[in-house]
Amino acid sequence: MRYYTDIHSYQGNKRTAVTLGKFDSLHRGHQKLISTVKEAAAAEHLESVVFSFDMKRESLLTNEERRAHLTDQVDCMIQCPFTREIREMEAETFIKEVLSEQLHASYIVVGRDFHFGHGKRGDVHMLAEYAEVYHYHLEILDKEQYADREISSTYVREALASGDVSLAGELLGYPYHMTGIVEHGRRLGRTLGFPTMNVAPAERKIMPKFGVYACRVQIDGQWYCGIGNVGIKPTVAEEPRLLVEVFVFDYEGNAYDKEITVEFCAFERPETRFKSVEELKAQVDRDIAFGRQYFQMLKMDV
Ligand SMILES: Cc1cc2nc3c(=O)[nH]c(=O)nc-3n(C[C@H](O)[C@H](O)[C@H](O)COP(=O)(O)O)c2cc1C
Ligand SMILES: Nc1ncnc2c1ncn2[C@@H]1O[C@H](COP(=O)(O)OP(=O)(O)OP(=O)(O)O)[C@@H](O)[C@H]1O
Repeated sequence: MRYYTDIHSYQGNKRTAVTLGKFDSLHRGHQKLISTVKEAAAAEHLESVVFSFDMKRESLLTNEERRAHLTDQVDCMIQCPFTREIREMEAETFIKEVLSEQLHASYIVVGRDFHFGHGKRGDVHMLAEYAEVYHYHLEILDKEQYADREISSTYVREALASGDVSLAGELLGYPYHMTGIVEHGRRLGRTLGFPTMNVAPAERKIMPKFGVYACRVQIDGQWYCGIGNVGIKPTVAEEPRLLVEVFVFDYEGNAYDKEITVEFCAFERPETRFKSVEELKAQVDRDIAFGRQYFQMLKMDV
């Protein structure tokens, strides 16, 4: 996949099938758009392109994660910073200069509510109006729904904010996850009987509500089950710092400085400030039992 972080550096003379939007989460609705682009590109010998607006704010996928998700799926991805130039560009100019002249779009796929251009004046009606002028086919897709509500990145954010990682996974079509390097902690967990892998989320990566989750963890390409805490560990922390801490079941190796991925599978309870470390330890023992039982129920290795 060719990858650009700016529309001006895009290079390509082939005609393209393009889908556009923020694509913050690559949820099931986004995946439908991307499949449609891929099918059109294959059928009409076009280059498949995902054009995403990089809003430079807290997000569900980091730019690296979004790129990794799409790398084997489309020919080209543009993560276009939502600069003043883009924000203030008239919608008609965007169609002419970006979609037609730059991208050579001959197949455009968007959701029914897609808006673009200065003041969000551009919409599917405007795109349809210019289809003949600029020689492209416009495909407008209905919004994928879940539980009588349209799937959106906003819906996923709300699910995560309430700790409902199971719902987030249903909306996304994949488990919500984070990746980071295992840091050296104070090794208190080890003395309490539950050594943990401590990982700081990437800057601006949205975390689920502070609490305890059954997790799957990928280390050196291998998947393990575990139980993890998202939060600031108020019982023991000297200064609050957001971390994901996972006790990985049946892992014997040394994971310090390794990059691991943590998938959030099920919420157990909110993070709590305990009166003593003994109370914390007793609760973590129950958390571990919850985690093991959860994965046993799913007949996954624990
Ligand atoms: C399953 C699990 C649940 C946890 N729950 C809490 C919690 O509710 N409150 C809290 O302050 N810390 C919680 N922690 C974090 C522990 O306080 C922390 O892992 C332990 O003190 C070790 O810290 P260290 O890695 O800095 O040595 C939890 C950790 C795990 C693995
Ligand atoms: N549920 C859906 N089904 C089909 N297409 C969708 C769905 N949600 C969004 N789209 C389309 O995907 C493209 C990218 O959407 P975008 O990421 O900008 O919005 P969103 O997912 O609704 O997120 P947010 O809640 O942040 O607005 C747009 O063309 C949009 O219309």
